[in-house]
Amino acid sequence: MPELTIDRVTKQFKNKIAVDTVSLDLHNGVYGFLGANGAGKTTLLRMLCGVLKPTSGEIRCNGTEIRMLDGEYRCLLGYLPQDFGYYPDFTAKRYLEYLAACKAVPKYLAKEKVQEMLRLVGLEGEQKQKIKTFSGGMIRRLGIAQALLNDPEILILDEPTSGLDPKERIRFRNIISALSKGKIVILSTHIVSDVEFIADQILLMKQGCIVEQGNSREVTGSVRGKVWEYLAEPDEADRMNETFAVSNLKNEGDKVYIRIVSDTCPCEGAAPAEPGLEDVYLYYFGN
Ligand SMILES: Nc1ncnc2c1ncn2[C@@H]1O[C@H](COP(=O)(O)OP(=O)(O)OP(=O)(O)O)[C@@H](O)[C@H]1O
Repeated sequence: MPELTIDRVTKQFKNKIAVDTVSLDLHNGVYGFLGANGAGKTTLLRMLCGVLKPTSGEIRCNGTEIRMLDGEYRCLLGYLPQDFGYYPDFTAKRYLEYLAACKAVPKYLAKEKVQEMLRLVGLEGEQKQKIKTFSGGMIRRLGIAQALLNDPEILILDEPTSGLDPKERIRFRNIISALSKGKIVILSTHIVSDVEFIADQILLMKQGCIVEQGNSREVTGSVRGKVWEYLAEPDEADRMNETFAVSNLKNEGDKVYIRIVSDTCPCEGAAPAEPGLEDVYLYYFGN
């Protein structure tokens, strides 16, 4: 079972610090990096894959720096980048067989492995279709299949659900849950529900730093006492919406139910509410 250590890793592009002194130990399980655009998630994931070199700090796999392990580390790794390359005129089957050869999957295993992956991501029936006829969701599933061809023990998925509809998103979550046993799965997203149900550890990333981490309950607990509910008059609700971070607003009869994330009680009559991960997101990334 691999162990990944991120040891005070920083990445600087000219005068922009994209990842700022991040340290983490990753074992077996699903790690969900949640953050707004530009938080540094992709940069960190690219360093974990070894395609980008840290400006300072080290990433180690079982105690050895990943650059020293080189090919040995790549054999452990499956990677789905944000935009993965494919040949639109290939069929799904041919594309996966081609990639299996690129990843040096032994020939006698490759055909069977490709069929196993097609089954896993629910594309068995479409394997003879050209990829250019696929929907966005089917293409993302094909991307997951290619990342898994070499039985990776470390699976890195960069925004794997971008562009998926809710049904495809649920399907994706189920695939990840099914295959996560005995692996380190690292995924990045800015969609709360992607990590809420499947990540064992949620890591909130902001301006290159991990600002909060823990399981869903622990991360949600970090904003306990900072979420408020209030039934407001419509014009009062408009004013509050401009002043506070509002995570929900809905009409209830002639009043407006308003849910606010704030360090202090926003107004007389507001009652503390049980926080959810959406509230956490708004608390850290609302601005
Ligand atoms: N090659 C690069 N050269 C210069 N700046 C870069 C480069 N790559 C990333 N950055 C900057 O580093 C910061 C972090 O970017 P990164 O793509 O890692 O964030 P992200 O959290 O993955 O966001 P997104 O969800 O939009 O991909 C951003 O400000 C980005 O503009």
